[in-house]
Amino acid sequence: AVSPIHKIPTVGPSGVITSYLGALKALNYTKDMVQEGYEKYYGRPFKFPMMARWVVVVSGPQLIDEVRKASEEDLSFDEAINEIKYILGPEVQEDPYHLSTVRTPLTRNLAARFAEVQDEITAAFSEFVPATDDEWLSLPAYSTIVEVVCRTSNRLFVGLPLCRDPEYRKLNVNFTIDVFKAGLLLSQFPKIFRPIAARLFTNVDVKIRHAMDLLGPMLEERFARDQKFGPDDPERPNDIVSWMSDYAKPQYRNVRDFTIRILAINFAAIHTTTGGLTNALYDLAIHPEYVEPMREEILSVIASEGWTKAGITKLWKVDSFLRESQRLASSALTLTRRAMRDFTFSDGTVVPKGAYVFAASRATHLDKVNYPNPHEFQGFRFSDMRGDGESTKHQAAGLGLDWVIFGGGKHACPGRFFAVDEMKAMLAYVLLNYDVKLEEGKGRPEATWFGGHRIPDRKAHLLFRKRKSL
Ligand code: HEM
Repeated sequence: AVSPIHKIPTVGPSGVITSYLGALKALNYTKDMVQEGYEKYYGRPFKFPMMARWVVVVSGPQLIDEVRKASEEDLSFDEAINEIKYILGPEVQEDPYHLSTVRTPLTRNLAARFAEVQDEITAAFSEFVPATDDEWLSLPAYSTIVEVVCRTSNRLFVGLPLCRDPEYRKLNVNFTIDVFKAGLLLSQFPKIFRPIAARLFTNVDVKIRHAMDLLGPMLEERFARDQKFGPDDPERPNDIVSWMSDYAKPQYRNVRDFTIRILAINFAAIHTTTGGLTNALYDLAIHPEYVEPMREEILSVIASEGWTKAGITKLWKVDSFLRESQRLASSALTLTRRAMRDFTFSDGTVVPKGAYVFAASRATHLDKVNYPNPHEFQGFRFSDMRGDGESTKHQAAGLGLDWVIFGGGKHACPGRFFAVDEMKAMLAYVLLNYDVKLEEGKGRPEATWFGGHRIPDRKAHLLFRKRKSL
């Protein structure tokens, strides 16, 4: 029988799937192919070749809703990224208690831990952006911000002193890239060879053991402490180790498993947040007219709330600026899923078992139906809408059929509230403490694309000058 995949319309160079090299080349055009499919087949699934396989893309609220609501037995997130289980071990998917930890106690404790997060932002910027008020300091934007984000996020995750340990930081900054490379490599092997290929050809196990050496003493001490005083100990630290201990079954309460979960959370957190903030700073540098209104908002909120989580929540303009920056810097695809059995969309399209399914992200965020003048940067687009009586809507950390930066449904990013609060606190810190500009004569740095992934320019510099009047 003919596979139902052939009934789905195709975009991109035809016949390319037959040639591996052709499909690899198509990696450069992913965003353009998705855009083309979006315009031609809006509201209907279409397909294009990626890495020598077909991927199906959906657009429009109806189909995006069907993807986000589909069960794991129909469209699976875990299977779509199943290389992870060969890299980090099957436990992370079999019992993903670390996700519950991020979703619930981590998010709930943001207010209680905010002062420390803020303290780390101050300390990290002082170290990594030591600008003075008489000269511009030129720094590579991405690699500077990634240090600030890694330290700040880990102040919340594992606390002092580990969050400042250069070895621990370097390991976590690089781990995402190690896993990404390993995943790409493993996806080229048939399933049965993946476990052995993971051991033979990737360095991930070495990295895990290194991380166990770094985290081990702290984790051992905490396990012992829990044994002795129990979970109601009033002195028990309020951090990810305690939260994971509350969620993990006994067989997972050991150094190796906790280390892998902490690495996995860092994997999901660091480069995503760094990309978001780097883009926002590029946008700030090319749209200086937003600086003063945001400074005013921040100063007035701090005057009434101080540097608190409640204050951060009130920064509507900063929130809006970040969302607008992320909207224009979206990757091509989101809602990564794989069909576990033939799956039928409401328009009758059948996606065969094994096919990959995505939702168009960038094209959705650049559709004038969703966002008038979609290519224009309007930093206060969302705060203005909230001002019109929709005060709880249009926030950067929200989810929606027209706002899929954090995915959707059961797998929607559990770290999104922290990610947005952290980016807001950092952007506010930069606004109050520095002036920022791009290198003379250069426009907004161009992103590079890897398949559907948009990667901010990693070499571009930003110039910082300490503000005088505070
Ligand atoms: C701007 C920053 C971030 C962006 C854009 C982002 C985006 C995403 C997206 C698109 C997904 C997949 C959702 C889906 O397919 O439905 C995801 C999953 C995830 N994110 Fe984030 N994320 C960010 C920051 C963070 C942070 C700071 C953390 C941790 C504190 C985190 C933890 C996770 C985890 C653990 C998952 C996997 C969820 C699962 O397996 O069900 N993310 N994120």
